[in-house]
Amino acid sequence: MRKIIVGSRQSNLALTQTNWVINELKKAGVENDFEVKKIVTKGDRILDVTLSKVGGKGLFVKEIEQALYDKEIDFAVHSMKDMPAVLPDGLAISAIPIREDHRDALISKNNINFKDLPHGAIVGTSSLRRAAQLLAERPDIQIKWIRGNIETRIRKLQEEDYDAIILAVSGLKRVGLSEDLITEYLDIDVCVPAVGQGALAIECREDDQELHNILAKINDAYTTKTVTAERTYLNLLEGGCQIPIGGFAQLEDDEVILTALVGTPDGKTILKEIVRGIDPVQVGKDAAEKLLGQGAKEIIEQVKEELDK
Ligand SMILES: NCc1[nH]cc(CCC(=O)O)c1CC(=O)O
Repeated sequence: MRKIIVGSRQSNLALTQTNWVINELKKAGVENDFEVKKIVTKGDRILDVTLSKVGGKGLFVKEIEQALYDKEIDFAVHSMKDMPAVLPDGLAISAIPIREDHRDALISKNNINFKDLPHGAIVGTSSLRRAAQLLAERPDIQIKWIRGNIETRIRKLQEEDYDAIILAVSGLKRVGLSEDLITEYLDIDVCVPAVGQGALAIECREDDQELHNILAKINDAYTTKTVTAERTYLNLLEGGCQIPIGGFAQLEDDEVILTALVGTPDGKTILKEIVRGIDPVQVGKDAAEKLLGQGAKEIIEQVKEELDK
C-alpha cells in the first residue's frame, strides 16, 4: 500500500492541523502509512514585517505548492483562510474536513469585555478585517499591529502595552491553549470572521485520483457547502487576506445563509449583507454582486493602493 507523504509548515499550529487530519483519516479507516515532511516557507522566515505588506496569503503556501508539483509531498493541510481564492493549475482542494469554531475571540488583560474596554484602549491585531469591525463599534480604541504566532501574541499581551488582542478561537484551540483564556467570543454581529476561518483545506495534485478517494472519507458536506459560498464571494471581490473582507455561511435546513462584509480599515464605512439561497455558488455570487453594487470595489482598490505605498 502506498505511503502518503504529508507536507507541513513547522509551526505548532500547522503541525497540529496536519496531525489532526492524519488522525481523522486513520479514524475513518485509512490504513496507509503517513510521513510528515516539514517545509520552511518564506512567511516563516520574515516574521517582523507587517504581513499585509509582504504579500499576505501566498507567503505560506508557495513552497508547499512547489513540493506538491515536485512530488516531494502528496498533500498539505492549510488553514482555509490562508488559501488564495484561486489555486494554481494542477493543484486542487481535495477535501474540507469539519470546521472548528469559526469565531474570533477577544482576550483582554483584565478580562474586560469589548464594550467595557477603557477609552483609547490598545487592541492588538494585524488584520484589517478585525480592525475595521472593532473600530466601527468603538472608534475611540487604538489598533496596534501585533505579529507572531498565537503563543507569541498571548505573551505580548501580557508583556507589552496591549489592553486586548483578537485571535481566532480555532487557532487557540488547535495549539492546545485553554478556552479559559478567552474573555469574549465575538459573534458575527460584532465581527464577521475571515472567509474559511476555522476550516482546513487539504491540497493535493489534481490528477492524484487515488488520494482524492482517500481524502473524500473526511470531507464534511456542511463545511464544504458553506465554505464554497464564502470563497465564491471572496473570489469575485478579488480580495485576499490583506483586505477588510469578512464572510461566514451557515445552513438552515437546505438553505445557505451567507453574511458578507467589506469595510474601510478605519471602520467608518461598513458594507454588510445577509444573502440566502439553495445553491452555495449562487449565494456567493449574489453577495458579491450586492456588495459591489454598494461600492465594495472602490474600498478594495483604495486599500490595495495604500498597501502598495
Ligand atoms: N492569520 C493567521 C492564522 N491563520 C489561521 C489561523 C487560525 C484560524 C483558522 O484556522 O482559521 C490564524 C490565527 C488567527 O487568525 O488568529
